[in-house]
Amino acid sequence: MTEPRTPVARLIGGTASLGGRPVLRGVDLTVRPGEVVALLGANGSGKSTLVRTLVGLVPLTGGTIELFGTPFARFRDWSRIGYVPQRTTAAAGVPASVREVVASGLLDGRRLFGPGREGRAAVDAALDAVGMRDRARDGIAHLSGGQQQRVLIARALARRPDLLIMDEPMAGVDLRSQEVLAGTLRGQQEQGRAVLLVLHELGPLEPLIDRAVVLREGCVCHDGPPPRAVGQHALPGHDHVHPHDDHTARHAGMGLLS
Ligand SMILES: Nc1ncnc2c1ncn2[C@@H]1O[C@H](COP(=O)(O)OP(=O)(O)OP(=O)(O)O)[C@@H](O)[C@H]1O
Repeated sequence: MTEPRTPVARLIGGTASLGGRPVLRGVDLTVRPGEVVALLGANGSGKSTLVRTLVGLVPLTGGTIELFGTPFARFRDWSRIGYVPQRTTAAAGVPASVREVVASGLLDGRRLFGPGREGRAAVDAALDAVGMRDRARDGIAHLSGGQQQRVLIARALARRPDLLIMDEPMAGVDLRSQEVLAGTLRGQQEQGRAVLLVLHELGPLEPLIDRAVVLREGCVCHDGPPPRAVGQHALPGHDHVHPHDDHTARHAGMGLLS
């Protein structure tokens, strides 16, 4: 077996609480270079909280995080990570153009790459990747929800992240936006970059997913091949998972199956 490369993100024994209530209860998660990992689980199982701990928005109460092999407290290279939060209507009313929103993804805490040529090229490439170049001058508030989502993905892509984290990017987006998203994942994969995706169901992204981690009540209940949802179990919010048949026997005693 080949020596595994340094993980881009590694959480060991992660615990976190919100409002005094434990939400993550000893979570292990590893994402390696070039991997597309789906984080699945029912509403409230802790998926968003987990990715928010990785980008420093929720503090851990226990456990450790390493990013690109560096302990979280010493990690400074945030330009290597792109984060697309769960969609909100927050973009509405923000008086910024599509181009400005995408360019803000190049802010690294100290300086903006732009308005230099390199920065502009990165913004153009990101807008092309999500099919929004022709809307660059429009106000973000004048876009549909799915289009705003594509702009936020472009914002994260502009920094050419080695790890792209997206929280439910498929929620309420149309077919065209789903295709854009699938193309984004493919592009990241081809460049050997990693993606961590919070999803309710794999849906059309299934062929692109290398591994699925399923949370149940703040604990990992599956980490392996993407589970296959069948029939009514494919309905959003259904928290039963069905590993591929060849893994069924192995996991049958682990409380995975409904
Ligand atoms: N700000 C908060 N204060 C207190 N509790 C919170 C807060 N945010 C989330 N929670 C609780 O933490 C738990 C996990 O929430 P989280 O958003 O991580 O779940 P999720 O798996 O992403 O859910 P969903 O699929 O609905 O987005 C839930 O029980 C939720 O009610």
